[in-house]
Amino acid sequence: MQPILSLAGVGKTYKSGHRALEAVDLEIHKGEIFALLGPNGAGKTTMISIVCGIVNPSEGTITVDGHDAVRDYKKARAMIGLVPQELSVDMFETVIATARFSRRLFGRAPDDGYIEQLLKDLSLWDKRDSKIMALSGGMKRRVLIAKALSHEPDILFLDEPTAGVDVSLRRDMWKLIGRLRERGVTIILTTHYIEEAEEMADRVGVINNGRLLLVDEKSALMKKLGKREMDIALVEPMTTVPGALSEWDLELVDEGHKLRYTFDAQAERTGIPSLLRKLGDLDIGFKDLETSKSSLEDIFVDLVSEREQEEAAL
Ligand SMILES: Nc1ncnc2c1ncn2[C@@H]1O[C@H](COP(=O)(O)OP(=O)(O)OP(=O)(O)O)[C@@H](O)[C@H]1O
Repeated sequence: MQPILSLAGVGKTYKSGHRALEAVDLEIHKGEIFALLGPNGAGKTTMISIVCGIVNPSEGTITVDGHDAVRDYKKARAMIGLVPQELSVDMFETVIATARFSRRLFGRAPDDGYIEQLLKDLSLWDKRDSKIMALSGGMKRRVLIAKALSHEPDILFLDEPTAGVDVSLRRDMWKLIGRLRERGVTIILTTHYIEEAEEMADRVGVINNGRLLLVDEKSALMKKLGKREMDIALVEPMTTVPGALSEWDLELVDEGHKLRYTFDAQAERTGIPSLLRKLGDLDIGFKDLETSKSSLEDIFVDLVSEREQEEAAL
């Protein structure tokens, strides 16, 4: 299947000399939800801005459904909706006029039915005649989404969609993203909220210091990198892990009341039965066992620190 969006060797050095993006190769499939995960300053906004034609790449090519994003800018851009991080609307305009105007900007014929449904989906219909400056912060965010969707784009970029929004807007946003996906819209969101990627995404890309460190199916990523932990609640607390247990990756937590065993969930043998037998041999009593999986957050932290160590060693 032809990707709906592809980046080949896309890099960016700002005029200041700052290298914000390093030769990114990425293909986005039609209809997927792709989460670009990375800390502040990682290069997420730079990457989105390049695809949306707001920032010029220093090198590389971007193709949107077969259209070159630089040479064939208009056609490429018309397929994309962008919800930016920062407010970019005329404060004196009304909600409905903003949506209608944005639709026209992309050369779409007026469609009041579509705009009405869009504003209703975003709980903005009652506010349609309000000036944007009179709306709450959360409502303003909804207007940004309405504006981005006004021309029925095939690809929607959401730059940190839920940074600083309340729980109800976040839930509404997730629901809306689900509905858009059902309609076949491709969604690319940037976030540093791991739970957002975990909740929504089909694939996750991890970016740090301008480098796309990896791209993988969310489930595969969790599986591949997922470590598991098992907490063993001890009858008697300990001060140190006995030397006889050194072949297992153990640490004491909860002020010595628990032994935490970290193991690779994918390994053929977990080492749990032998560990429990050994505890029995050593007369170490335990009253409870509890296992947990690592979250994307743990994976992300591990990955970034691993790469940093690798880079430091070069
Ligand atoms: N116009 C610019 N000129 C110079 N440097 C810039 C410019 N825009 C961004 N940068 C730098 O490029 C790097 C990447 O910034 P970018 O905004 O892409 O990161 P981000 O991943 O979106 O971060 P955040 O999560 O904080 O939005 C940062 O170090 C930033 O300071």
